[in-house]
Amino acid sequence: MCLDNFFTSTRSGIADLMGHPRFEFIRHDVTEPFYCECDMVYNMACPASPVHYQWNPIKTTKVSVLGTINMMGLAKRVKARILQASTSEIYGDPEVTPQSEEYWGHVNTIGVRSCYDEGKRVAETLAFDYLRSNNVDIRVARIFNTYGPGMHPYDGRVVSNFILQALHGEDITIYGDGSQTRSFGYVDDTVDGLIRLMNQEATIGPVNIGNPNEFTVKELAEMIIELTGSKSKIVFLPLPGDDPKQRRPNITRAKALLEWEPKVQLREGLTKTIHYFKALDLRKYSKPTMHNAHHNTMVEAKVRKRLSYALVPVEGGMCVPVPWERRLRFDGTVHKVTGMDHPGFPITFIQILTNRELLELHCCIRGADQNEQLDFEVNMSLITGQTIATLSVPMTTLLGELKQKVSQQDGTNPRQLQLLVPGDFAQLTDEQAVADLGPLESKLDLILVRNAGFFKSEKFEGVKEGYAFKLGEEGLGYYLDEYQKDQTGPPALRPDSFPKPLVSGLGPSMQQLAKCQCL
Ligand SMILES: O=c1ccn([C@@H]2O[C@H](COP(=O)(O)OP(=O)(O)O[C@H]3OC[C@@H](O)[C@H](O)[C@H]3O)[C@@H](O)[C@H]2O)c(=O)[nH]1
Repeated sequence: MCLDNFFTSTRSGIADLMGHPRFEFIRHDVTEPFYCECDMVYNMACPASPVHYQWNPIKTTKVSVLGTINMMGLAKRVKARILQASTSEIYGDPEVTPQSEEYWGHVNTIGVRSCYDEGKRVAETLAFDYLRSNNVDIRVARIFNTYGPGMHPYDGRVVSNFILQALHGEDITIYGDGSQTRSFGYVDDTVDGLIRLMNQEATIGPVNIGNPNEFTVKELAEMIIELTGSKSKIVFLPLPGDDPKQRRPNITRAKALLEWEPKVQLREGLTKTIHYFKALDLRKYSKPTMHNAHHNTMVEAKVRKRLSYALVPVEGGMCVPVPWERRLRFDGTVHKVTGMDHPGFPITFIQILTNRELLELHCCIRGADQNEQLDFEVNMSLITGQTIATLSVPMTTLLGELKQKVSQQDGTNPRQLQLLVPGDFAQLTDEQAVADLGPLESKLDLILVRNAGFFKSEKFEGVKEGYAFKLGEEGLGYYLDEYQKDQTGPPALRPDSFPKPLVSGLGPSMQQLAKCQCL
């Protein structure tokens, strides 16, 4: 019997088991109680990738605390043996290496990773208290970084990130200088270790399940580039908050008591994983979260500002910010733009109906609660038909500027500030725009910004909605058509999967949009 709420997984992960007569799937969230008859429980529930577990940190803690209570309660009622999946993260940013089970760890209780680290520590505590108080037959495994076929392509952890980046020729994003270490365990070895722990009487744990061969993140990146034959280059981004500097398991206990040690070393495991990712149809997957969790630190907020995005001019007189590598996708005609606000909740939806497909920009504005100096960020999900691509588009300076202006003018709550007043961006000087766009792509972006209301064209290339072909101040080309500005096009559609807005109609009018240079 398999329970999952599919928060970070997909049905395809269990597709091959679905028809099996002894396999049963139940969609369930472990934070709710569950009743069934069973002999053994593997409680593996919890998002494990930092970007996923930091997405909704309170829920993450609930999964480890309430989920473990519910599963321990189940094991207690039916007298089942229960294996609790713990993690190397309970050692925090360890001061000793390798980490043996006797080490109590070095964990920040109030950091961005604490929801996972502390949640899993409490889960261990609960397991041992259920043993002491109710004689529940527990096993506790501390799993170190696991990877391998079956991973979600948008898992967000380092192995899948690097492999996908390498396969697509994108920059390999190393956080920090890449000198931090991890010890990567191949999925088959991890599963074997867990099953052995469950099916033996010598120890209840905790037992480290991991591969003691330690690699720096930079070494990992280089190995993946080599194995994929990729031309990707490595870029360095700042380290997310509380990122452990070293991690390596001491597996003496597992060797002695479970007769277990990993068989698949990194090179072999990566080769199999690359093969798996190559064969995957990425169109069937979307990001479970926006992967913006790493922005939670001030350092991170400043870093992301430097990520490149393109302001892609779309017909209708405006630009849509899209990540650099996706800039060619958005060349449709914009018929209608609506913005919607959730009062008291810093989320805004901007909906753009194009002549090709619906693009929905799901903008999440994160402000600084305690420190107003922290910049704002905008994260966007673009939904195009079935495909959901999630983007993280930092527009910190633009929004910072805007925030200042608006609060000076009418004292509006800066949290409500978003792309609804795009006209203000036009007031930025070119230099400011360039400063915000980063050094590399700035030239082209600047051209895009400048050209938002005009497309140079030597000859008439057909009717372009919203534009008139003429000789004007900028030369021959397509200029914004003053007479077509009021056309709003067909009503925007809203996918059912999106939360319903509480208030609508806050979006910019076509007149406003026509004036603006970028969204
Ligand atoms: O794109 C990336 C992603 C990650 N990294 C770095 O690579 C290292 C590993 O990061 P991951 O996100 O894969 O995972 P972490 O080791 O931080 O956390 C993991 O630890 C063990 C498990 O229990 C969990 O799966 C998870 O919390 C970190 O130093 C991280 O900063 C990059 O350099 N680039």
